[in-house]
Amino acid sequence: MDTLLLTNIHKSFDKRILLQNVEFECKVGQIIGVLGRNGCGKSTLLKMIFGTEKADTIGIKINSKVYTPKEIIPSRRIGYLPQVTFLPKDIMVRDIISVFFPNGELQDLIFYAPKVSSFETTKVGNLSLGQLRYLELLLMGNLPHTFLLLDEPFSMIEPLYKEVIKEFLIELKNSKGIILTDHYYNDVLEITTKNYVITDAQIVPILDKADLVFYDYLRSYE
Ligand SMILES: Nc1ncnc2c1ncn2[C@@H]1O[C@H](COP(=O)(O)OP(=O)(O)OP(=O)(O)O)[C@@H](O)[C@H]1O
Repeated sequence: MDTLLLTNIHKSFDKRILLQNVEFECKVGQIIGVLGRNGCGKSTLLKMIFGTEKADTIGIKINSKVYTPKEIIPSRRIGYLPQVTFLPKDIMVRDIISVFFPNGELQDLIFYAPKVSSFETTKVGNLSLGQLRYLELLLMGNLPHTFLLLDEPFSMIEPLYKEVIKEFLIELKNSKGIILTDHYYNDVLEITTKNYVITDAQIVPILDKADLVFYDYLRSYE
């Protein structure tokens, strides 16, 4: 089973230590949730792993192979879904699918995915937020990358598409390892296999919502 091992991650801005000695791993078959209060460094962590934000130090290993952050994008081993959409607005969904996947069989995987037929002739700019996020995830999830970093896949998404996205991610973990971060902790905890919270610049494993209260992310829960 492919394993992404992240070690010795440090990041500071000016005098503020954002992340210190962060270490965790993600295997194919796992969905790892990273929770934490606004500004604790979740997005920065994902960007440092992807190589688009400079870390003070970071160790990245996939199985026995060591990668520098600069090697991550060209290696196509790790994909990254940013918080803000990356698709051009003026293009029709079916055209963007063929841009991503010139191969007909791969195209079909997307065209026949649940719900896609209901918006394939819509322009990207006219999609609902849920349709757009789902499309982005379908495109990324069908690329060959073994690991995916997802920054807020549930934020602002209508309930119907949240469910479709969760089903897709649960299926996807059969072939990939996924690290995701979001404030919609109920949705995160529903699909993750392991969870962490970032607190005081450290990453700490958590088991349940009681731990989230303990680490001051939640005040209370039902
Ligand atoms: N280039 C930078 N220079 C200085 N500070 C920065 C820089 N980039 C990010 N920060 C700060 O680092 C902190 C972490 O930001 P980040 O976006 O990673 O947090 P987050 O946990 O993803 O927050 P949210 O939950 O609000 O998305 C924030 O306080 C942010 O202002």
